[in-house]
Amino acid sequence: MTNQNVVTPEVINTLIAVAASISNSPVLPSAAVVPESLAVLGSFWGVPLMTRLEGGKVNAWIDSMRASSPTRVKPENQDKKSWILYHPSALNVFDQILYNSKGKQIVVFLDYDGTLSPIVPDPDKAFMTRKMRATLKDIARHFPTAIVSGRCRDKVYNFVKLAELYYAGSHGMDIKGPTKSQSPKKGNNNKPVQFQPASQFLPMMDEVYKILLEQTKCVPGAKVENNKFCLSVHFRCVDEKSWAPLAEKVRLVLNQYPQLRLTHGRKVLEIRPTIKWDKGKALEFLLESLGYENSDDVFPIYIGDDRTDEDAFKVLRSRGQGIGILVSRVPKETDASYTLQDPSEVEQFLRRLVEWKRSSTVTPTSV
Ligand SMILES: O=P(O)(O)OC[C@H]1O[C@H](O[C@H]2O[C@H](CO)[C@@H](O)[C@H](O)[C@H]2O)[C@H](O)[C@@H](O)[C@@H]1O
Repeated sequence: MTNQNVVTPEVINTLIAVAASISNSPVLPSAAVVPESLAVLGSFWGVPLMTRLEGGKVNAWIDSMRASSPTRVKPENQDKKSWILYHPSALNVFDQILYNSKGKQIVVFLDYDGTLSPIVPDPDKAFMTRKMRATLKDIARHFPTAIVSGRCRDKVYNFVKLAELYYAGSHGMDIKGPTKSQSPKKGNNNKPVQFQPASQFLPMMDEVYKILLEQTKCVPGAKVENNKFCLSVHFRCVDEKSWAPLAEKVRLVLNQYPQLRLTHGRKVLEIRPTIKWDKGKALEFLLESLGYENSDDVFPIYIGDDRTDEDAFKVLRSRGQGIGILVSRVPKETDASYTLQDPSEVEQFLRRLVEWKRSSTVTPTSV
C-alpha cells in the first residue's frame, strides 16, 4: 500500500466535507510511479549518501523530461472529479483545515516557483506579484514562515525580499533563519538557524557548473543555472528534438561525478549531491529549530507544485501532522492532501489564513 492510499481521519473529514458536491463514486488515482534510481550507500558527515544505479539512463530521462512534474495521473485514470474528491481545493475546505489545526501552532512552508510566482520561460523573470508579497509579509507576521526552494538561497531572497522569513535554498541544502524578527517565536536555545549539509560539495558544484555551461552552449534555448548546491539545466525553451542530445550531454558530465545525481523538475534537469537531504528533511530541520521536534502542538502547512515538494508532503503524511497542498490544475500523482490551482489561489488561501488569525486574536474594546 502506498502512502497515497492511506485513508487518515483528516482525509475522511475532507471527504465528508466535499462528498455532497460530487456525485460520482471515487476512484483512487494510480500509485506514484517515480522511478527509484537511488540506493543508500553509507554516510558522509552524518548525512546518508546515495548511489546511482545503472540502467535506463537517457531513455528514462527523456520519459521523465516529457512527463510533467509531479507525474500526471495517466489519461485512463484521469477522472478529474474523483481526483478532486481525494485532493479537494484547500479553499473549499478552508474551515475544515482550520478545525484540524485547532489549538496548534500553524507553521507555513512555501515553495517559490510555480507556487508564489507563475512559471515563466525565463527563470530570471519569475517575479511575485505585489499582492503576493504583501500577503506573505502578513503571513510572516502571524506564523513562522519558510520559503523552501530549489533556487539558490540568495536568489530566492532577492525575489521575495522579506527578512522575517526562513529560507531553505538549493532544495533545502542551504538553510537560514530570519534576519529580522516580527514577533518572539518559540526557538531552539535562541541560536541563529543556519545549516548547509552539502557545504563540502561547493567546489565540485562550481566545477560542474562551468563544464555544463560549456557542454550545453551549442543547444539553442538551454540554460544552466547555478543554484549553489544544485545546478539546473533548463530545457523549457529547447526544441523537443534536442532534448535527447541535451540529456546525453548532461549524462556524460554526470558520469564523471559519481557523487552527484540527477532529479527532474518542471522542464528542468537538476544536478545535486548524492546526500540524502531534500525538502522533506529541510522541513523536519526547521520544525526542530522552531522547537517542535517531538511536539503534537504544531500544524505545518506545506504548499508546493513540483516533484521535489513531494518529499515534504511525504514527511507530513508519515508524521501525521499538518497538510500538504499541491499547486496544480491537472490531476497529478501526489502525497499532498489538498490542491490549489495556481499562485493566485495560493495568495487567496494565505490571505484567508491572515484574516482568520486577525479575527481570532482581536480583543473586544471596552465601552
Ligand atoms: O523549488 P522551486 O522554488 O520551485 O524551484 C525549482 C526550480 O524553479 C525554477 O525553475 C522553474 O521556474 C522557472 C521560472 O518560472 C521556469 O522557467 C522553469 O522551467 C521551472 O523549472 C528555477 O529556475 C530552478 O533553478 C529551480 O530549481
